[in-house]
Amino acid sequence: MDMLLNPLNRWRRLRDDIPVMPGAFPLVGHLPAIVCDLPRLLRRAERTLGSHFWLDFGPAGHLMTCLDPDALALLRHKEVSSALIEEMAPDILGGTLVTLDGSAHRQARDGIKAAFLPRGLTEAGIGELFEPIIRAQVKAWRDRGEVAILPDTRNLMLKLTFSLMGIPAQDLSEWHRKYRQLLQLMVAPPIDLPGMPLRRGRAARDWIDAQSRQFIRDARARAARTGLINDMVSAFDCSDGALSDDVLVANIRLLLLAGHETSASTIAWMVIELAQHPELWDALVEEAQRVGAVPTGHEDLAQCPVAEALFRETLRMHPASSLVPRRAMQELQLGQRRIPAGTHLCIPLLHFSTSPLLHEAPDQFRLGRWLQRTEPIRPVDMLQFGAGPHVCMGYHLVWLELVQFSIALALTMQEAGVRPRLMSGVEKGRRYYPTAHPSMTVRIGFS
Ligand code: HEM
Repeated sequence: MDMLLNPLNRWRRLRDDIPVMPGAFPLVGHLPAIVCDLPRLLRRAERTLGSHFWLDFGPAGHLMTCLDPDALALLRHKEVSSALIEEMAPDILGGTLVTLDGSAHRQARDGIKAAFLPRGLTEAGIGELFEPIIRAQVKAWRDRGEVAILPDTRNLMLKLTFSLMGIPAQDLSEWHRKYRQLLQLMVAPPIDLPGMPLRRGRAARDWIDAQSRQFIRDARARAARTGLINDMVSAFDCSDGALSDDVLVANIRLLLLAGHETSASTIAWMVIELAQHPELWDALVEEAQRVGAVPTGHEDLAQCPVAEALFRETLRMHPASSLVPRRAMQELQLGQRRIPAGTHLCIPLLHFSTSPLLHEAPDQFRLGRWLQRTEPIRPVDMLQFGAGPHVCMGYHLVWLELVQFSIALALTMQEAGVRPRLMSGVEKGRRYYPTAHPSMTVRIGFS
């Protein structure tokens, strides 16, 4: 087999009458193919097994994966639970709102969501806060002339996220260190010994949580700290029902995590696409010159339709969250199948985002599909952010930062008479799970 599948495991089996994809390895199941080659794995499974099949996620067990567009309705289904996410990543996502259901979820989300709506972002001056950081980063790229794009966009996103949180400048290097250790929890083997990633990652999580508790105390004491945490704490304290500070602490951790890798990957893909499509770069430069400055408020975004189309089309072609796990609480009808209660489900956003059933010529990077549309954006047009009660809270923030980034990039490079150019291949080294991203080694030149 040419994919990362186990050649010794070729037999077709059924679980609950649904075929299991052959090729799983002991312990890690299909994870090597899911991480490195998800689109081909899904296509092969669809061709050989049909629209419903089991994939083996190694330690997380088997998830029934459904390629029928009916699967998208699961995101809004009352009898479908997100608690499986906590079981799959207990150390990193435990207690966060992405793992909660029903009223517990609503209460936690209601307590903090206002800060992430356009009004909350505008009142907190997030656009003004981000603009100089983004400008400095793209100027540094222009001066360096060539960059490994993903490591640099990850750095940029970390700077933006920490500034959003109002983390004081003198603490940034310690936060960077702890944050990197926290991320290791995503891939840490389950060995809890001194010096191992699991032990270090848990210690980093406890450190970050302790800092967040201090932030919350400071915000309540009206200490002179700015940032979204202050706004979240006030909104949280005003919300109905008494939630413990543990909920707030866990969700500050979630916010640090949720926006970092996803946005960094999207910005990296955006630059790669611009480097591959000179005509798109020209259209973006024309728009940037017309608006003349990096927008800072949501009301300014309407003046940047090319940058907005670039944001939407990049996410459509390269959705950073490729798969969403859920659990069926009751027996469900899914496409042509009955799914027993308790089934672990995988909703492959990546598949739908690039499906010919939902998009014309889905493999082509076309800004026209957004620029020429006359109807408003529908939930299916932004399915890369999920849907239903758990739809991404960072949507308006990402929209703002990606438009700011693309206009800043176009203005800065145009002033210097340079444009992005792809200096290496892009197919090798892409990853699709847990977050999808281009290879760490893709290089972009500015000349
Ligand atoms: C391109 C960037 C992003 C993508 C593709 C993305 C994608 C997603 C998706 C697919 C979900 C739904 C998960 C589920 O249903 O289980 C989600 C949830 C969430 N996202 Fe994002 N996200 C992005 C950026 C951000 C940012 C910047 C933030 C905030 C700083 C953020 C905060 C959240 C939160 C808090 C949730 C959980 C919402 C809930 O459970 O109610 N995301 N995101």
